[in-house]
Amino acid sequence: MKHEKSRALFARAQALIPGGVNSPVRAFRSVGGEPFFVERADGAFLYDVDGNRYIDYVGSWGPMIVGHNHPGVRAAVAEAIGSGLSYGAPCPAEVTMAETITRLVPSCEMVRMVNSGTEATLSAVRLARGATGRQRIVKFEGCYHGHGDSFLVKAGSGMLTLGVPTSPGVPAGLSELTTTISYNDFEEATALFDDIGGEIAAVIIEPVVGNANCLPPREGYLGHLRELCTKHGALLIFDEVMTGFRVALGGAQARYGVTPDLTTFGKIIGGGMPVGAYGGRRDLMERIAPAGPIYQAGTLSGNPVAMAAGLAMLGLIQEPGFHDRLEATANVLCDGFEQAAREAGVPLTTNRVGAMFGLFFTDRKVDTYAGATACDTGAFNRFFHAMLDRGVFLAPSAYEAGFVSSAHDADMVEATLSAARDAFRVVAAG
Ligand SMILES: Cc1ncc(COP(=O)(O)O)c(C=O)c1O
Ligand SMILES: NCC(=O)CCC(=O)O
Repeated sequence: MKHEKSRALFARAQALIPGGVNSPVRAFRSVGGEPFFVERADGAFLYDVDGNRYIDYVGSWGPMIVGHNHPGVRAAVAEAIGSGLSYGAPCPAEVTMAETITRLVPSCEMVRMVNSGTEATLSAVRLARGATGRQRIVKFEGCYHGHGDSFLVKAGSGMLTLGVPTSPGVPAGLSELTTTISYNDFEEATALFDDIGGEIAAVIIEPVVGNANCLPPREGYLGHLRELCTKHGALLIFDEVMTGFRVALGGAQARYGVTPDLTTFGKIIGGGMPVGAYGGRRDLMERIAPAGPIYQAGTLSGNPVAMAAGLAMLGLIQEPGFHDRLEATANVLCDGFEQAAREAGVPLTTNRVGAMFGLFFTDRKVDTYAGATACDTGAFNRFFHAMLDRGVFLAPSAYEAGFVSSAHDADMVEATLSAARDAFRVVAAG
């Protein structure tokens, strides 16, 4: 593979953009090497500026659940841009979007559109604080909820990758209001609530953690948090930026049958355009301005082009059997990874939840942050590069979930596994 053009672009980028990237996880810092620059994307493939093609399991970090450049989404965007790009006044597609989200996720009785997952989570927490009159929030070690100040405490994703789980620049007075506990630990949650339950405005959780690899909830864990929150008057916020519309049409709350008070969504509902949303109980959402006093706003929120893209995508994923097919793809892929690793003598276990998956270089089952961070990241990094060299793009960090889309067909999965058989031998060779 040639990489000259990407290298030249990265050199130019590094001179002017911090780290050469507009979001840290793109920089390959933890796996080493340099990122490729994308010229175009189509279906399950990314094509870089040097003419290399990659089967893509990042999917723009989530939104590309129907594959890149889907003709249905593209047509909706093309039609929308013919009518202008932004109005600063309400448009019909915003209403259709609200109707669609509230129908697919019934716990969201009302919804507000924003422009990113970060905006969604920080707005939801402001609402929780405003509604409860309490200040403390509880999050889980290794969960990432965007880069709002309150969340940059023992966070996952790029924070975990770069080994800076708590960011400088967050006022101590604010980070002290964020309490972090261990995901999937029933007793720790109970003990915390017994101790300070009356101070807690909200518990925010990735119901399936996707920012510390891929960690499914233990049986009954989300229900346990639901009970604790209800008992102590705290709100339960599911951050479904990653799991929403992915682990089931109705998200993790549908898959696990647990109803949060508020839910945050992100990129996936924009079909690739910058979008987020938060929604929940009507009595809570009616406290948001201008219906109520808690302020939250956005010049570009409900953007007509983004709404068109998102509605087209949400239409496609409602096809009967859509999520079952994705889950089947993820299963074939992960079974294949495990078998290829076994044949090469490399310890590997996988987690899959619907269209999300995680690879763990260990022979133990992993469903905790401690378990995820105890895996062999050196082995992952070698595997990542061996796969990239063979035209397969996995997230460039051992701590990010992978995604399959409806564009990943059986041939692409087999091509991926063929690459993996070689790549595990590279890992085994050390
Ligand atoms: C679970 C979760 N919440 C929030 C975010 C933040 O979203 P954004 O990057 O769109 O701000 C992300 C990922 O980025 C995420 O994975
Ligand atoms: N799992 C991490 C993300 O989805 C975030 C992507 C980014 O920050 O660029």
